[in-house]
Amino acid sequence: MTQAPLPQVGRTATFTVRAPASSANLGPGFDSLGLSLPLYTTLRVTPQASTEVVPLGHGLSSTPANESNYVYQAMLLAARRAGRPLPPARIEIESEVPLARGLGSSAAALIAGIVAGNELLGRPLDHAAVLDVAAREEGHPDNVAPALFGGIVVATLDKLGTHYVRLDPPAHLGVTVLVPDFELSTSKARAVLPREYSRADAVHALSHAALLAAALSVGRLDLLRHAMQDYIHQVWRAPLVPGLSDILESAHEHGALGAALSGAGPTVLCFHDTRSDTGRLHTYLHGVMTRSGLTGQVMDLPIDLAGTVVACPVEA
Ligand SMILES: Nc1ncnc2c1ncn2[C@@H]1O[C@H](COP(=O)(O)OP(=O)(O)O)[C@@H](O)[C@H]1O
Ligand SMILES: N[C@@H](CCOP(=O)(O)O)C(=O)O
Repeated sequence: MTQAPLPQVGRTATFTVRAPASSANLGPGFDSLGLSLPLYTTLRVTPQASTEVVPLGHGLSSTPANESNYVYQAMLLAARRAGRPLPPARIEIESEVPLARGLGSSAAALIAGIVAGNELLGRPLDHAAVLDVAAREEGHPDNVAPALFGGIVVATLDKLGTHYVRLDPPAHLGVTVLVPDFELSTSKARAVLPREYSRADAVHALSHAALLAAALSVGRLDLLRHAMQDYIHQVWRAPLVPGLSDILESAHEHGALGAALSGAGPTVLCFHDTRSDTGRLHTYLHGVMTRSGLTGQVMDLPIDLAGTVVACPVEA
């Protein structure tokens, strides 16, 4: 995370907060592994005498232009953790992150809001506290941690707090996402999961998540396909995401290093080697969409390294 220098008593002039999208789980790392992607939610915050919440652009037309907005509620969380009232401000919100697609739009809004609230208050919360407030609110740290720190993050949340390790992505690791044109709320996609798992499923999940984290940390791209196997969530969510089973089974035959449902879906993530052409993978993913009766976008993206960035526009 990058922060512009702070005046002594919080911010009195306009500042911006930019938080990235994220892809959580990466297969078996359910609720614990995620990476940051360069699509951004940006807040422009101007301290003034009263509060105004202004969502901008078509993508946010369904979000409220008042204090019930999730971004403003996130700002209040920072104030509550700091034990201080939130100073009033005009908050303009823009987002490139499509809502309810499994790309962490809610995590980007949450992190951006908490960081903006913290700035208005004079930064009483350190990075660990910002992460902890966000992880507790979201209920899992796998989107909010990469949204805050960038890169690839392995994180845990329990009653002792939120703990994490941030990894720089291995060389030559690129991401291709298939983003369908339909929404799937995270709460709906969590509701289909079983409450209990067998010991065999637990051992499968923890061994593959551990292998995946180790492979990502030492750059063993050859292990990704095997390590990304998962029976904790994808199999249950597959009926909600047409084409997912096909991609999990066959994407490696079309140039993917591994594939997973992105977060709770419906976006699907494939890893690719940035030294190879992804044309074959794109053709395959478009074919899956056509066969599944879907429309959507296929995009190659690098992994975002910066995480959340606070800046002061020159004119401020
Ligand atoms: N920039 C934003 N401003 C306000 N609310 C937002 C914003 N981004 C996301 N949200 C809220 O989060 C919801 C989507 O969250 P969720 O179902 O968890 O999906 P996602 O996978 O995109 O995080 C939206 O319907 C909206 O209520
Ligand atoms: N681990 C969570 C991740 C949800 O991510 P989102 O981007 O869909 O909000 C889950 O799988 O439910």
